[in-house]
Amino acid sequence: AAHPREPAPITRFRSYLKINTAHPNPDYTTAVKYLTAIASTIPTLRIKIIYLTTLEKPLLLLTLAGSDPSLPAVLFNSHLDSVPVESSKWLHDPFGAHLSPEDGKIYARGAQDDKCIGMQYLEAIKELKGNLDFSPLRTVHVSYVPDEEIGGFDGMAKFVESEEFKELNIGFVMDEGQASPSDEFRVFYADRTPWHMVIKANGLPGHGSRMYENCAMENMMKSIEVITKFRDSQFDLVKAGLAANSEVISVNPVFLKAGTPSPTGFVMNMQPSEVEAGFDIRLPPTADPDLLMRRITEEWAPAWRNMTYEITKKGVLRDYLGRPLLTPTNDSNPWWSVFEQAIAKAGGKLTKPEILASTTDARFMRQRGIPTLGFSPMKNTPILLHDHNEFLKDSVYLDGIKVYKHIIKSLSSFNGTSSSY
Ligand code: MET
Ligand SMILES: [Zn+2]
Ligand SMILES: [Zn+2]
Repeated sequence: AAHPREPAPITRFRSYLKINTAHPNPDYTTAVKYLTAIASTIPTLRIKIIYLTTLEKPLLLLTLAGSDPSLPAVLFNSHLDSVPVESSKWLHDPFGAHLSPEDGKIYARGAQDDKCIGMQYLEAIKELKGNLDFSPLRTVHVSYVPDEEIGGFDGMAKFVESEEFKELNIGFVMDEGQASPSDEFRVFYADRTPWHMVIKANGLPGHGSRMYENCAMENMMKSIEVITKFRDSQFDLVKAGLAANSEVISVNPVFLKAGTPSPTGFVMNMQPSEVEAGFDIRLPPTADPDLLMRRITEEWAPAWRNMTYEITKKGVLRDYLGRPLLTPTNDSNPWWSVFEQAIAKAGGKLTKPEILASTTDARFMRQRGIPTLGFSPMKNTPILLHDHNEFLKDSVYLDGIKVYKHIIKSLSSFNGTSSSY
């Protein structure tokens, strides 16, 4: 049961966190039901559930109509799903939303990524409608989308292609950002683009005692050496302070697969004829994709070394006009100034706008030329997305609601022109 003095927004946040929407079996239905129940307590808020694929993957769209529907609308987006957990490595049940009484930390998968913002949008609108009889000039939409963590293909990617989305006439989007360990908020104007690369080495099988050329492991080890050298070259730029983490190409091994299993582990005296390795690659918006492809075909997985590769490109680098996927954070983008001023009004400070090291659904909006900022109001908070013991402090969460009240008010009452950037 809730502590008698636990603020209602904290109880509601914890309830949302207790709904297990982690892959591979996210319970979207319960999450959408829960959000809908809260939304239905807010006067005039329209509720729509959109099925882009199956009934198991709903998208929830909440709408607060503006007084001038001819003006482009503002969209606040978050995703319903989370990445999986290794429960045994957590201090508390990742779906228990444990609230630590001594420091106010709420432990849960999704506490930072990104159920916090989803509920904060809703709480901010609830408070604006409740106390101030708020009526925005521009229409405000809030979306809760499925499948962000697995690429967004049955989620935001489909949504932005739909007639429904086009009819919303979205002029500006706020999506998730990342926690800030300092006392200043972080804001993101671009994401990196993910490529999933699996390389495969083939070679001659043989007795575990033999030394011979062209075994699969040897071919793979050579590739790993070359890839490691490239990885070091990028990492060195970061270590030397010449580039941020998110400004270089990262290539990190995520799985290795080889060998013949036996009841006690692996057969030890056989050299395998096939080896596979998977890599998470992230390209900043300025990267040259052709150059990287050349590296892969000529050095990382060359056919002459009996290597093959498969690359799944989970995003593009250019928008529909051929521009890099960046949202300007200067006077050329009037939404930027409105956002900046809203943060100042909320008493907050911003660090220099950054590229996000990871990837969000924002790329699908930027691809369509819609200016989109990544922002999650979590300052003085360690970055714990996808990590064990993900938590958010109750005080930080509540402060974030206040910040969004300013942002929603400012953006929805912006009466300037915003046709393009
Ligand atoms: C593969 S699409 C992005 C999924 C997730 N948000 C990530 O950055 O890893
Ligand atoms: Zn994530
Ligand atoms: Zn996320």
